[in-house]
Amino acid sequence: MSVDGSFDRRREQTQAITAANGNGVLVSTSTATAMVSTHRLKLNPNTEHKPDSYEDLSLTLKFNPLLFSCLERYLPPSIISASRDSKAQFMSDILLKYSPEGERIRAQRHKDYKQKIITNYQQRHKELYSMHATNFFVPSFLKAIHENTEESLRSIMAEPAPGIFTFDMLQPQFCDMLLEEVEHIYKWVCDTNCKIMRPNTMNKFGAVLDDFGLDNMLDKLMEDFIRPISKIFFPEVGGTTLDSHHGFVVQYGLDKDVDLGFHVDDAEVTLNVCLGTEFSGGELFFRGVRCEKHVNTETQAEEILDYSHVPGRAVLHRGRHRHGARATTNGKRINLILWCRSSVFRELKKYQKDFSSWCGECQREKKERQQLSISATKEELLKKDGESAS
Ligand SMILES: O=C(O)CCC(=O)C(=O)O
Ligand SMILES: [Fe+2]
Repeated sequence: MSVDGSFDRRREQTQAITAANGNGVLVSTSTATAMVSTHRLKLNPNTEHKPDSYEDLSLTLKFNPLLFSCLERYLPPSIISASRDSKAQFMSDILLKYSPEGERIRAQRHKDYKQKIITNYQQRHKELYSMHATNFFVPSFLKAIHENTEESLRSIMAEPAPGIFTFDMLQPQFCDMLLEEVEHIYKWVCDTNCKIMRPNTMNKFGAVLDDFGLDNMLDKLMEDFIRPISKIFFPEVGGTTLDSHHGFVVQYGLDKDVDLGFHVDDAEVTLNVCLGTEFSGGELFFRGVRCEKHVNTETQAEEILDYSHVPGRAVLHRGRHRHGARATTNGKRINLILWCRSSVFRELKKYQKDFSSWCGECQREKKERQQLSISATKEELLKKDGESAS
């Protein structure tokens, strides 16, 4: 654990998280969503701009043509003077994002996209596509999962900072096989000129494994392995009820993404396992767990952790644990990431305001309130004592 708490560094990272929120990484689980979330209207209209009419497109547009003419004045400068078709496309993407119909269309598009891949992509290692626990995981991990007690799980884990667990998980042969499969995916993408959806808006490289047919295996990984652990270590963020996932690989190197900005994941619990290969740098840095309201608050010294990846070794943390990855300065680093989600937790969260069971800042505020209340009570008692003595 490195304690490097300079205020400037903390502030720099706090600013970075604002940017990450701004570009939609918190909610981007597919490039379809991510692409739309980068489309922005301007806050103030350009009143001098004369909008086009879209009436003649009423049969092809999915929304009222008048809406397009009204929205035009809010288009960013780079789009406002583009062709009418480009403007219509840009505005349709934004409108679709906010309509139930848009949600349905996006889901259908994603289904078609995935179907196209599944039909055409030839798997390299078929054995990866269903769960073969004894071939995938190291014996110590299997034993602890099998025993399924806090004691057995703790015996294979390190907790270098509260709420960050690391443990040996994947067999080297499994890592190699998955790395080869990923290479095979990239080659296929390149050979077929297929435009693939990236895992989220923060990555220019990387691939969504679910889209390539690994979703069933990764679902099993979540249900039979990550959920039992999360049930014990993260019950307050829905660890017991994890019911969906987003599984992908991220790839870093000098000719790839180099680092990853400060962010929180769109997940209740995140599994991050290094697959290889050889690299220097690429440390994960953690800066405390925060709810939405407190995501940009200052880091406390005890929340600072830098972690160096080791192939085969997993890091498990709450999705709301603020983190990022430092530059990979040499070689190539590929990690398997599983964002695990709980729909029950997300539904319940809508009705809550106090997240002191997991948010570091809610906890701090609560303690402060309790201390104030204790001091006030003490003062009151002293006053009463004084009054009765006189
Ligand atoms: O590069 C890493 O190890 C971190 C990746 C990560 O945080 C993410 O993809 O959400
Ligand atoms: Fe992350």
